[in-house]
Amino acid sequence: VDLSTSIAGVHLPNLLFNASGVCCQTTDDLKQMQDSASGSLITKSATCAQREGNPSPRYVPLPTGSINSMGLPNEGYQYYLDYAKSYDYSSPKPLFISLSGLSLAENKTMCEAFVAAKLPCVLEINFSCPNVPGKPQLGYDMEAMEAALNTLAPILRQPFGIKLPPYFDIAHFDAAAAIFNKFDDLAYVTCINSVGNGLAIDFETETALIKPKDGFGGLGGFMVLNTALANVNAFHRRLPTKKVIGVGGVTSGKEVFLHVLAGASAVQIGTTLKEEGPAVFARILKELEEIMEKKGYTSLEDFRGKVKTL
Ligand SMILES: C=Cc1c(C(=O)O)[nH]c(=O)[nH]c1=O
Repeated sequence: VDLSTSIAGVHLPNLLFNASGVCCQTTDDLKQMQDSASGSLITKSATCAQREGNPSPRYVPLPTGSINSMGLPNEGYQYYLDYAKSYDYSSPKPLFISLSGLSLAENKTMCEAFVAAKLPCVLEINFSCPNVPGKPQLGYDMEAMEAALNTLAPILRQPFGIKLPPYFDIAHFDAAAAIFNKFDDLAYVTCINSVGNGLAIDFETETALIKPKDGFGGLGGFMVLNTALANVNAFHRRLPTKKVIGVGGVTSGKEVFLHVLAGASAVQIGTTLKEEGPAVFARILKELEEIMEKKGYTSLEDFRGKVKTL
């Protein structure tokens, strides 16, 4: 079976890679991704300056997923620019770079620096970090999101992507898609980032599980699968000239299959990668192949976006 795919002008030998934030902050993390069976890799969202992030505990696995309030810890964008400059682009795995400036000015600075370097990596702007105290998510402010795209698209002038928060209202899918369809270079959207500001509480100690923000943090893992599938399918239906990367709730080949059925061109793994390690890619690729063989599919195109309705 053929599990390859293409997005933003790059070819992925298979559709799986890491969710930004997991196994991708340092060059050691990224080497693990390079050595894994993934089809690609994306870096931890970068800010202009290096950041320690929030106090720990700031990530906790839960029975049905995870909660995190990392607070955008990263090595600063020059670190990832250096990595992108030294990346071996003859590798079968294309490189994606995630940028999450704390302001439009920061995103502008980082985009200008990457564009000036003229590298074949794909740039993705994160509009959806839920864990920086005092910073609302750009993805929930339609005017600010359009203004950001009006500033950044003319700088990028190459296929790029954006990382979106989950939306929960059809009117928001409609409004967001209307904005995205104005930008031809916006090649794809990645849905979803964590479900913002959940609260995990320990029953015995009656205490929040993570330290930052009174225990409020982004939810991920199996519990967000159905919200992720809805966002993938909503934007697949509304963005006919763009692609969707699906992320959220993948624990096995079955959820990857569902993401592709919903319309995903590639699928990322976050919580399950964090808990299982990079061996997860080989396991899940094998599970997906078995599912496709059982169902009689030989390529992702055979079923991408073909979820039926009643
Ligand atoms: C970039 C910051 C993010 C973070 C974080 O660093 O806290 N956690 C998420 O679940 N999603 C993000 O986008």
